[in-house]
Amino acid sequence: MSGDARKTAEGLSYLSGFGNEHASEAVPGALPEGRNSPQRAPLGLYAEQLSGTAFTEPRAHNRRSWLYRIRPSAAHPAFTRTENGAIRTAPFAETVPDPNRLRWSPLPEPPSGTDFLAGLWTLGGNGDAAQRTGVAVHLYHANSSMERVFSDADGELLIVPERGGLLLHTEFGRLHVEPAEVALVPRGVRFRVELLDESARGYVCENYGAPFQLPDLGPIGANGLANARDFRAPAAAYEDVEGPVEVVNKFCGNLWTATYGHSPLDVVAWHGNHVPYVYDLRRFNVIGTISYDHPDPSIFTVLTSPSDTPGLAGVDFVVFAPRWLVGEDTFRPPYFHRNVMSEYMGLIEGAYDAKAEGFVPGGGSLHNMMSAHGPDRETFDRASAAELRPQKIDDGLAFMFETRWPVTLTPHAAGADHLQQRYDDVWQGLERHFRPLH
Ligand SMILES: O=C(O)Cc1cc(O)ccc1O
Ligand SMILES: [Fe+2]
Repeated sequence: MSGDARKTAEGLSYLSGFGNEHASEAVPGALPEGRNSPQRAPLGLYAEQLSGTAFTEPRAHNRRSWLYRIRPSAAHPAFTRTENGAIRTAPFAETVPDPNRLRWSPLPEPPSGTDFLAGLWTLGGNGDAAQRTGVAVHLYHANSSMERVFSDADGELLIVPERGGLLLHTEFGRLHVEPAEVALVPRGVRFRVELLDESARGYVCENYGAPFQLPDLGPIGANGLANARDFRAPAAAYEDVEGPVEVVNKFCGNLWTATYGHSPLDVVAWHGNHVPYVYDLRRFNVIGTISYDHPDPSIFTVLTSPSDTPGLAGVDFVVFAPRWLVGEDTFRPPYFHRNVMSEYMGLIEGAYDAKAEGFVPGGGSLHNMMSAHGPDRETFDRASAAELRPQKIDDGLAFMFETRWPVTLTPHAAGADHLQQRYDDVWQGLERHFRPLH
């Protein structure tokens, strides 16, 4: 089964570039030429626009796509409420915001038959989905492919696999994503997740705010960090399936279901810039000091969701990728700090240079607004004494969702058995070394 799926994944083709005005047709002649909405769309298809930003937003931020499909999306029965499972949505008000440093071990094994949607488990978040501000942090652990189709009206989904390959069947075509890659499904785009391995685990940033974009590069220049050409959108591919298909829609925090008489992944051609994509984090062009001091981690930003205040992100997606450390007379791991932003960190593989142990792949930590954190005692002692030769960090891949507002936990995250009880201890025993000169 997984062998067949892997073969399928290999045959995929992609369109490269971030934010491009892409165009793709699975059947020649399916895309109309010279206009979006001809009197009769080619090949008997229905034309439909899907917007990701208001029609009137500045051109540089405007996102929309035109889809040419077998049936219009409007042809569906009424949605009715269904179970939300462990998915929660902002505003998060079920627990009191917690100033403590918190760390979780990986999610426990789910019951067999758990698909990606049933395996989603919300850790917490901020803002308000109905106001289109803030984020939710989710984890997932699944062991079954989705038969149903899902779409999220509340936000875009940045999927960060930690274990197990995924084949995302989307309205725009198919995307293959493996650990060390990330996939983004825009707001409202329907998709289902096929597992390429026995089980799959990872993280999801649900961004209610402005769509993720590449950060400005300022004095870095015209190239660097995540290069636009390394983002890949799917080539058009469609399902021509008549028969009952369950479609689940997340809307203002609740899941709603309807049984369609056909697959809604029936888009034969499309064009536009509101598209799903994948990005390989190993392509990230890491920039850091070549003289002294540890730069702020904003230098590792892959994608940013801007807010209405310049430079203040609703959320940044940041990656700590393999890199050389060469700083002279420098404490090289992350420094001690208290940050106005709130930091959720996860680990995709290996280890992270600020933590000697306890921060493991599939686990995560939350350092909320102004909480004091940084290297654990063992890391501090080691880095303070290390001989400062050029050193390659190539044993891990960590990431951070860094957000402008504190993250409030769901009750199940605050009370989880896999919440580590003695995380504070990693900073115990940091001895006083102060010796006044006289
Ligand atoms: O480990 C962290 O806390 C993330 C982080 C990394 C870094 O290099 C500098 C600041 C920071 O918050
Ligand atoms: Fe931090």
